[in-house]
Amino acid sequence: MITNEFWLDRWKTGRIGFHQEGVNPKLIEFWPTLPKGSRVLVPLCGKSNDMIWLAEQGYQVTGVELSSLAVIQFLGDNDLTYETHQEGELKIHTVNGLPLRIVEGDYFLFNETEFDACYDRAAMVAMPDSKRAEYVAHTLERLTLSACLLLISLRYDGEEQGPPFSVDEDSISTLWGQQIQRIACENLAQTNPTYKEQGHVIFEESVWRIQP
Ligand SMILES: C[S@@+](CC[C@H](N)C(=O)[O-])C[C@H]1O[C@@H](n2cnc3c(N)ncnc32)[C@H](O)[C@@H]1O
Repeated sequence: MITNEFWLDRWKTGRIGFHQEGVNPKLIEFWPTLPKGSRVLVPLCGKSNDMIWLAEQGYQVTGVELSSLAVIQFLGDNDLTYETHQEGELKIHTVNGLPLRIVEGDYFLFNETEFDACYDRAAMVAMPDSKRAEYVAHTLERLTLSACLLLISLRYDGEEQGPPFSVDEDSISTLWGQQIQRIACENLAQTNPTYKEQGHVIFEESVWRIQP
């Protein structure tokens, strides 16, 4: 069962293979140009450097992450100073010198709205089947009607031992709505031997976008 304790334990024991050192190349390639100061939501953000890139583009970035360890590592690794205040059950860490906040706590308790855009890498696919629809609905509720979304999803063959979970194309449009479009797709099993060694013929990473 994928519970909050599962994730807290992954961070405690350093099993964070999902973390990438650099900025995700798909983010740089496909992120739409939005007005400076647009509010960008990064759900289940881990300690992703993608948030630094987004903040450096001049967006007001809000990441939401359950694990205090992830938050401390993110702020420490990037040499960031910050101020913290409590809002209900959530801790808000506001970074000095960059338009960036990290909200520490359960995403499902995060109720801010009116975000202009959302970046989802390894967030939807971290959600088990039973929680995925709730995750997407909760995310859509956080966004304005004309918000943009950039989503990186995975679909693979063979036995499912998520996270990450495999999500097929049909359920992506069912969950996110008809506006979502696939803009890129790469079978990592063809380009990266690790996936082949794990027995996959298909390990497809797709980039999806909502851009009203
Ligand atoms: C697969 S990782 C992806 C992290 C990040 N998006 C990245 O690309 O590196 C999923 C993250 O979601 C966090 N998480 C899981 N459930 C959560 C929840 N209910 N609220 C907030 N964060 C959560 C986990 O602690 C973990 O850091």
